[in-house]
Amino acid sequence: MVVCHVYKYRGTSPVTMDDLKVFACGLAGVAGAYVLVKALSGPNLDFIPTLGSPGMVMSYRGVFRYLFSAKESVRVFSGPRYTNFFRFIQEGYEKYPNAIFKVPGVDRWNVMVTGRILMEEVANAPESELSFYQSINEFLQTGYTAGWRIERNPYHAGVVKTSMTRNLGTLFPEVRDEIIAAFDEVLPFQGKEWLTVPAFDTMMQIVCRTSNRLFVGLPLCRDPDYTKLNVEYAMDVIIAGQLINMLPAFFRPTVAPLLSPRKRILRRASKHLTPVVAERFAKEANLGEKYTDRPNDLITWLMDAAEGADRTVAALVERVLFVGFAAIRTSTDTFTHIVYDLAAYPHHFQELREEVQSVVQKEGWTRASLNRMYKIDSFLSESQRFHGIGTLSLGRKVVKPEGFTFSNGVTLPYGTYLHSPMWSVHHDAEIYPDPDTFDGFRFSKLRKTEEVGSAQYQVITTSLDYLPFGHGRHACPGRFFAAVELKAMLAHLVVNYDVKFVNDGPRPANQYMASACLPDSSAKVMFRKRQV
Ligand code: HEM
Repeated sequence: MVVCHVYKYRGTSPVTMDDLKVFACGLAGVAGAYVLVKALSGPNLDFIPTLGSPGMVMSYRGVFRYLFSAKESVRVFSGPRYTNFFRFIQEGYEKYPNAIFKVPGVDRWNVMVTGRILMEEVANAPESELSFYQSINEFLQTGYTAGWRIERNPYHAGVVKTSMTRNLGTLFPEVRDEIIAAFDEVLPFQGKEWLTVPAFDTMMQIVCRTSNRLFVGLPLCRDPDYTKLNVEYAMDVIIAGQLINMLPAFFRPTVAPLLSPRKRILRRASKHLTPVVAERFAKEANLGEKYTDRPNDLITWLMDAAEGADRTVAALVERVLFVGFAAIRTSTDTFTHIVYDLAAYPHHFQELREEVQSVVQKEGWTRASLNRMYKIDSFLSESQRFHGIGTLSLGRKVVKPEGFTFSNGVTLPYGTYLHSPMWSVHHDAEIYPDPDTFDGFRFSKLRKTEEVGSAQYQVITTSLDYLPFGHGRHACPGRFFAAVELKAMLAHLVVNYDVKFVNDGPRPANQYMASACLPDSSAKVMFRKRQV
């Protein structure tokens, strides 16, 4: 028998593999029992058709199979249909059009709402009936992981939607300047050689710097430690949120702060941000009306909107970081997908280049000229349709005490978590002909005329058929900035570089984790200066 080099806590006898097995079984039993109790204490959803296995416990067996076979099934090449979770959702979408069905999650049911009528009702429901915030705050455990002030008052969403969007035209030269500087720095070419770089890390640098140019300005947006912590923060919040969610509610106040990255990240971020924010408060106090040269960036916009306890140096540091959380990882994943798509479908290159060159020749690099780049816009839309960075959209929790009743008469009880199956909508042949073919110009072809251009098919226009940014009351307020940033980066890339996979290999497989669809973060791509 194998004897481990570990000793039982009382002293003499070594711990054997059998002991460890017993311990592991005990731990698994406790965890299983907890998950089961949690699931059974949720709302009664027996009346909703189930995909997966029929009964709750059987369904959980399905979930465990999904988890344990994760290695083979989570990394797939040709779409999420091959993982159990996605297979259930896709089967449900085909079997229950314009209806409601459920699939098992790890510790609760995921209710799926399909069809335009019911989805519209979700998108437009008031926060007091279907809550976006309770759904997202429970998923992220925002209070513990990012701060209670953020959970209590998400005023930053309004700031992003109004002040940031209003300033995109004025600040475009800065965005463009940062894109050029970041590309030049992360792709240091010598001659005409191909340069091999890790795709995700490289795109992350570019996105992080460009976003932060607008959020905190120069020189902080270029600080390697600050950009690194922005990215780590996003991942840490998501992981800690999941761990905290697994704790029984009564344990959370004591254990959650130990799992949360909040204090650690704030300490690190404060070194960079506190002096910047504090200086602005000091100038405001000293100069009053005469403080006219305030920087035009996120910090200032937040200072203008914040009130009471939200208007302190510490509160603003926390808030700036949280906006970065919403912005940077989402845009990095999206841009990495785009780069993979450019390399995987290189026949788009020539037309994209011609479009950018022709528009820039006439109008230069401005926000308005970006709006004239229909093919660039379309390529971004198609990449988000084809992969997206998630497979579900419109996440909500029923918070109306008597439940939420749909127009088809179905009432979802208080406490139900629901979504719409975005991947299935985006791959529905009745909505998108030939949906499993990547056509980078799918959306530009749909825009009616070159002169007028239908707003309906622009990447920023959300609809029940196009959900990467959600839809309705809580549609992403940062999508206007994200579109400007991503389109400007894509346009810069196509006119200045060639890109391909190492050894001309295939597009690296996406990584499907729960409902996320992540681009492979370890793959490498090759760039070279465009050969004219
Ligand atoms: C490609 C990049 C992005 C994607 C795919 C994305 C996606 C989303 C989605 C799906 C939602 C939820 C919508 C719903 O459920 O109806 C959302 C919300 C949000 N996003 Fe984005 N987002 C992106 C970039 C950004 C950026 C750059 C910012 C900030 C500058 C931002 C700030 C926010 C905020 C603050 C919310 C919460 C909205 C609310 O409180 O009502 N996002 N985003």
